[in-house]
Amino acid sequence: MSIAHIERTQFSTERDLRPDQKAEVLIQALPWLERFAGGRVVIKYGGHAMVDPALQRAFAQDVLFLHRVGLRPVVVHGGGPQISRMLDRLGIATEFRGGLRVTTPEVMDVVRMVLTGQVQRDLVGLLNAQVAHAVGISGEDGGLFRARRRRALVDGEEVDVGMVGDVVAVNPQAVEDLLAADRIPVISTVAPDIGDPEHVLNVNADTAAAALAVALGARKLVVLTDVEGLYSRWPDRSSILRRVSVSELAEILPGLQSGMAPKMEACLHAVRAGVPQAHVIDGRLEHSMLLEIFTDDDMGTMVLPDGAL
Ligand SMILES: Nc1ncnc2c1ncn2[C@@H]1O[C@H](COP(=O)(O)OP(=O)(O)O)[C@@H](O)[C@H]1O
Ligand SMILES: CC(=O)N[C@@H](CCC(=O)OP(=O)(O)O)C(=O)O
Repeated sequence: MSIAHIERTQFSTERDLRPDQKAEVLIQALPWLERFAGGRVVIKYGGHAMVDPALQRAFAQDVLFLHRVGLRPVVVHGGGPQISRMLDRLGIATEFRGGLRVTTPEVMDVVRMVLTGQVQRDLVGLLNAQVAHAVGISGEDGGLFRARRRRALVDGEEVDVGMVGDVVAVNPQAVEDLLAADRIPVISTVAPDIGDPEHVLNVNADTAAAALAVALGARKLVVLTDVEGLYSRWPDRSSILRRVSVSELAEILPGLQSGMAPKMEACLHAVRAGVPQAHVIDGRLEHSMLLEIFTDDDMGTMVLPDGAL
């Protein structure tokens, strides 16, 4: 039995709550609804949290719920596993170095096709199944992102990973326009190369989400992934960190491996640049985003400015 299944089963027992418990859940949500009313929340929806259809539907419900109760959700999606699957089908070898995909021009064509043409289309379709508020755009549209080529850090050494970039400029006007029209923007993280705008770069979705959260003045950055949160002694499950300050995180960061490194780097950047809080939460748990935003429960790992713990 998968973890997702176990957690879903546990969660479904919550439907048997007594009436007073149901009322308690609603009452607990009220101060959070008031606090975040009108606030922008940038949600990074990661490839590994996207693979189960039931979880995808729960995610779509959560985003629509946020929108319906007056928050302004902006979804930035990944798609790493989906890109790898397509490369596999096409017989193109792929590897990651320092958490980043080595991106040749051939791989870049597939990244762009899968992220903007497949993952984003599926997500927009899911969000629009009931009420059509969602609109998909890519980092290439309306000058949203511009990126600069970067290298990866492997064992303290910088290595070339090809057409991979970091977002260095954000023009959020296209997203602002959608928000002003009461839309739910859904963004794929391909970005023109600032040094050579005819070419696009492959940008890690965590870092792009953080850059966008800063540019939009978001109240929160929420990163969904496939673990409960950040573990200080990965993979020791008892070492989950519930709250961490930016200074503490900056100390831990150099020791982090693989996918968690860009995620925590993104949270650190966002909070340092003024986003009041950033969260890494478990996308395998249905409705983890609603629970994080509207209940007093500690979900995942929360990154806060120094002095706010
Ligand atoms: N310290 C850590 N705490 C939690 N997860 C970690 C840690 N170090 C490495 N990981 C790995 O990072 C993975 C999440 O990154 P990634 O697979 O890129 O996620 P996503 O597809 O959601 O972006 C986890 O599944 C886990 O295997
Ligand atoms: C440079 C780099 O590694 N880019 C990622 C972009 C997609 C992404 O970030 O997807 P997840 O959020 O699902 O991991 C990639 O090619 O897989």
